[in-house]
Amino acid sequence: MSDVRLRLSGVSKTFPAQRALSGVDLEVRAGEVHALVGENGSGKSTLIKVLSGFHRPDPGSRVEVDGVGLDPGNPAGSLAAGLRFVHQDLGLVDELGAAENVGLTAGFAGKLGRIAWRAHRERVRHLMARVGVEVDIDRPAGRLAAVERSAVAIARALDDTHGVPKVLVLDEPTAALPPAEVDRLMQVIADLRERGVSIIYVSHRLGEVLGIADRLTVLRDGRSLGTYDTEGMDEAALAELIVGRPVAEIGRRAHLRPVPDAASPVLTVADLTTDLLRRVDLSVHEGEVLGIAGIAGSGREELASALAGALPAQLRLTMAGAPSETVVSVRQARGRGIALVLPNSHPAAAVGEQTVAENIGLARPAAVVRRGWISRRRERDVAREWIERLDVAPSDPDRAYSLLSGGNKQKVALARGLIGAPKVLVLDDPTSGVDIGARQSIYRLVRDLAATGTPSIVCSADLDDLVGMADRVLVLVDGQVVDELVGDAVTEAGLLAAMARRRSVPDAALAQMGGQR
Ligand SMILES: Nc1ncnc2c1ncn2[C@@H]1O[C@H](COP(=O)(O)OP(=O)(O)OP(=O)(O)O)[C@@H](O)[C@H]1O
Repeated sequence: MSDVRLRLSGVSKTFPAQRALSGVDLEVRAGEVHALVGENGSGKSTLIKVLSGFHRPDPGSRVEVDGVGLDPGNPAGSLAAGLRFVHQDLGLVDELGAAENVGLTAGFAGKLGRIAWRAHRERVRHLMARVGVEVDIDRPAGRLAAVERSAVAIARALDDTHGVPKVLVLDEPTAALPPAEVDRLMQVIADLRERGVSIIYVSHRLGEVLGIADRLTVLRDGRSLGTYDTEGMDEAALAELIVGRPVAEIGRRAHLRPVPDAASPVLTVADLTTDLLRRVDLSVHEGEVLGIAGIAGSGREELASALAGALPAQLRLTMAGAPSETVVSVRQARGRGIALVLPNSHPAAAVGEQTVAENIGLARPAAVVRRGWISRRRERDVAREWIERLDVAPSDPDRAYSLLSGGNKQKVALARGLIGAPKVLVLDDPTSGVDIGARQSIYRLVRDLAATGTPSIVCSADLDDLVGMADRVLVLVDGQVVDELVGDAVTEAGLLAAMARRRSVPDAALAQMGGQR
C-alpha cells in the first residue's frame, strides 16, 4: 500500500484578475511533517483554503486522502476526509475554557439537547492528553500561556467526532509564541508525527522548518518548484530555493555606529505608565535604532502604541526643540512626526476596504498632497515606487488591501510609516508574516533611515529583528525596563539572559529559551 496520505494533482485556483495556484502537485506521506514554504503571495494560504473547502479550486484540480477523491470546495467533505486546520489566530474564544472551546466546534456530548458535561469533559481531557500539554480545561483561554492556547487549538482539531483526523495543517504556528515556548510546541508536533498524524507545516521561519520537517515543498508564483528532503539542507540553501537567488546573510556589525554620550536625544519619554507599563523612561538619538525586547505581556506592544498616542497612557514626551507634553493622541503624535507601524494582524494596521495606494496615501506624504487635497494620480505614482522598493505582489496600486497576502500587507503598512518622512519611526513586530527576502529589505530600510539621521524604535518579540537592526536594546519584564544592552552586547544569548533577569519567567521556560535556536 502506498504511504501517501494526501495527494494533490493539478490544483489551480483563479481569482478575478489573479491566478493564485497553477497546477500544483503535492504528496504528503503518512506520519511525516511536510513544510510548505514560499515567498509572500506564492499561494500557501490559498492552497490551505482549497484543502479546507473554503475555496473551490478550478475544474480539473484533484485532491485525494488515502486514495479517495474528495469534492474540493466543500468544508464538510474536507472534515469527513480527515483534514484538520489550526490557523494563525487559533480562533479560540478567550473567555471560555478548553472544554467549551472544543465543544463549540466539535459539539458537546449529550442527548436530547442536554449536555452530558462529565462525558464531554472526559473527552476534552483525553484530547489534551493526546497533545501532551497539561491544561486546566476550565481556565479561560485568554489566561493560558501562548503555547497552551496552541495546544487547545490543536486538541480541538484532533477531535474525532466528525471522522478520524489524518492530516493536520498548522499555519505559522509559532508566530504568536514567545521564544521559550517554541520548543514545547515542536515536541507536541514530533509526538503527533510518532502517532502517525501527517502534518503540513507552513512557516517563514527557516530554522524551524529545517528543525521539524522531514520534507518540504516550495511554492513560487502559485507553482510548485518541487519537494525536497530537509536532511542535509541548510538555511542558506533553503533561502535560495525560496527566493530564487542567493540570499546574503544579514550582516549586523557593519551598521553599528555608537551614539556619542553627549548627543542630544530626538525623543525623550519619561514616566510612561499604562495598565501594564510602569514608569518607563527612554530616549532615542539621531541615527539610532533602539530595540525594545520583551515577551508577550511584558508591555512591549503597549509601549509602541503608547508612544504613538494609540493607547491611553500617562507620560512626559519631549521632542528635540519642543516643550514636553503630558498626554499624546494619535493626531498629536503624528503632528510631532512620530509614525507607528503596526503588525498587519492588528485591526488598526490598515483600512481593508481601501486600495494599496489609498492606504499608503493615508500618511498624507507631501508628494501627494496638493492644496490640502490628495492627488489620486500622484498617490498611485508614489505607491508604485514603494511597491517596487518593497517588492509588493501583485504590483498593482489599485488592488484592495484586504486581498493581499499577509506578508504583502505588512510591506504596505511599512511603506505607509516610511512615506510620511517621520522624525521617529515606531515599529511594532515589523516582520510578522514576512518572507526571508522581505525581512532583509525591512532591516535595510530601517538602517538606511537611521543612516540619514532618522531614528527608529523597534518593538519585537523576534530576537532576529533586534539583533539585525538595533544599536541598543531596552529589555522589558513585567512592564519595567530591567536591562539595557548596547552595541556588541546585543546578541541572541544576551537578550535571552536579560529577559530572564527577573523571576517572572519560570525557570523551566528559561532552560528552554537557551536551547531553542
Ligand atoms: N480572495 C482573493 N481574491 C483575489 N486574490 C487573492 C485572494 N486571496 C489571495 N489572493 C491572491 O493570491 C495570491 C496568493 O496569496 P496567498 O495568500 O495564498 O499567499 P501566501 O503564500 O499565503 O502569502 P503570505 O506568505 O504573505 O501569507 C496573492 O497574490 C494574493 O493577492
